Amino acid sequence: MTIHIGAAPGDIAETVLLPGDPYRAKWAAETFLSDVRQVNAVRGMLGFTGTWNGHPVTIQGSGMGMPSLSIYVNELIRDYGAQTLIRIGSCGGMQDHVGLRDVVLAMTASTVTSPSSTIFREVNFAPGADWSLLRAAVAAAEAKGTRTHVGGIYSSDTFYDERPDLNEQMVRHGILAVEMEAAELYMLAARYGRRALAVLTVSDHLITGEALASEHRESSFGDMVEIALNAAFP
Ligand SMILES: Nc1nc2c(nc(Br)n2[C@@H]2O[C@H](CO)[C@@H](O)[C@H]2O)c(=O)[nH]1
Repeated sequence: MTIHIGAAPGDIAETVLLPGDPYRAKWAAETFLSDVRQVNAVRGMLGFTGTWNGHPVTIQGSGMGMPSLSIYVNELIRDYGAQTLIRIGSCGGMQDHVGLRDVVLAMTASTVTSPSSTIFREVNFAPGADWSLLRAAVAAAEAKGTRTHVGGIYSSDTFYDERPDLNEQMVRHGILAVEMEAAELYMLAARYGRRALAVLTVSDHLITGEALASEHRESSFGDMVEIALNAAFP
């Protein structure tokens, strides 16, 4: 076990799905995995391991924000040997053509800062998705007929934004959506030579002000989990 994850060695699969919300980890594990067992409850950040189509899979909550995700992903990689890490989460749409319940596959993830900024200092590192995962996720989304967008997203440090000018620049440069975790996931995967991807469902919209009704959140979240699993095991 580690400081923040109580799982025993061998309890964590090489493939890990990372929702921000631990209760979504529980729901996704119980909905999609077989032989599910809870492997973490430290600080209530639930994690579960089971199998999908015979493949071992762990679904571990990451918390909200890059600092929280950074803690879990560091320990999953360094202490448990995670090889493929896929964020499954929600995001806010930032383009007119990106609608509620659409799926966004993050090819890149821009930030103002990140927990890795201290390493990069003046370098503008470009956090990008693993190509094999991205390609498989596009194929899975197309096979499902899910409205999907592939492009850059913005990993913000704040939910209650005080910088409307930032959003304006992100929209101007074609950023599809905003969330708060993917960039650090991509930077850690690059640092440790692992595969990472963020598969996101649009649950609110910064331009229209719309938000997904709670009854639609679960079904759209399910499509995203299926796409992530099919991307991990094409
Ligand atoms: N900053 C930001 N984060 C968002 C937004 N919509 C969603 Br869903 N999120 C994500 O949802 C959580 C905040 O509700 C964070 O973990 C973000 O990744 C949004 O409009 N803005």
